[in-house]
Amino acid sequence: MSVLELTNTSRWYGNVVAVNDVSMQIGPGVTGLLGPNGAGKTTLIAMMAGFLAPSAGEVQLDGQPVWNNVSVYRAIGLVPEREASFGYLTGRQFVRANAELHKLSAPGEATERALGIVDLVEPAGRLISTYSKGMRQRVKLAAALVHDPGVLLLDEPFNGVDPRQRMHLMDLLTRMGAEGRTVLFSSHILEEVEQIARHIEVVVSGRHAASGDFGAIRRLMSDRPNVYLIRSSADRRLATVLMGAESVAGVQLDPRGGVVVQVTDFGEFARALPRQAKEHGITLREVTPTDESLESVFAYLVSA
Ligand SMILES: Nc1ncnc2c1ncn2[C@@H]1O[C@H](COP(=O)(O)OP(=O)(O)OP(=O)(O)O)[C@@H](O)[C@H]1O
Repeated sequence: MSVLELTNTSRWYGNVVAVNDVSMQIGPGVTGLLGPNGAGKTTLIAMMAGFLAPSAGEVQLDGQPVWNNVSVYRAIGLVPEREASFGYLTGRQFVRANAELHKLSAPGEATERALGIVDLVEPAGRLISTYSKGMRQRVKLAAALVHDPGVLLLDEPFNGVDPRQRMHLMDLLTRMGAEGRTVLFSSHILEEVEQIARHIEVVVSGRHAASGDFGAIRRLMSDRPNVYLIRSSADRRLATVLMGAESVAGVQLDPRGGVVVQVTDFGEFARALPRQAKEHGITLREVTPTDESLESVFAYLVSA
């Protein structure tokens, strides 16, 4: 059982603070590292993998510092976001090269075992340059698994991968977690993280913004005030009606037409809106969220 522990970890590049005083513990099972682009996920993963020294604080695996510690590297497998520039190698050669880098006693066997796990035995003799995006992710995963590490770190593994291959990869990660490995993958998509992560860590602007199971994170995100634009057959009358609703914090008429409503309790609002519109003989034409971008959701989490 492997536990990664970050204690007041920071990393800066010149004046840019990429990771700011982050403390968290990652245990066995699948954890999702969720955050918008530029949040510091790649930097965090590089520090967890021992590829990058923290500027302050520490990253430990089972009580041992990760940085500059060869014995700890043996327990960690990393699937980087960047495409391996080894298109001229076959899948088998690429995985085998990693087995040899780890100085495994039976590199051939380890290579076949890892290719088997990711279901790439049959195309392993082909050049990586002929692989689909999903296959390239899987061959990187095989290379990261070749030394049978207890910890597996993956940076945006589902980016650009088609839905069928994504399911396949998700099943693989779920299996790795169920086997007792400590699996952490980064993503900027909540729905993706929810599907397989037992636990979610949220980072925004280099800071640790939230932590919990997907129910807790989902609640945090949906409890925030939401803004909707509503178009109806009688906007002014609708605005007056909504002013009295308990789930509404503010109402404004949009000069371009429609009513802009600030909602505090979405569930209650969703029940009240059609009922009240009907009571007052108003036809609803459109209800659109206006600030549903992930950036605004994350910004809310940070200020919470
Ligand atoms: N080598 C570097 N030199 C200078 N700044 C860097 C370097 N690497 C990352 N940064 C900056 O650090 C911040 C965090 O970057 P990082 O790549 O860790 O975020 P991320 O969450 O992985 O984002 P993305 O998903 O876009 O890769 C960004 O502002 C980025 O521009």
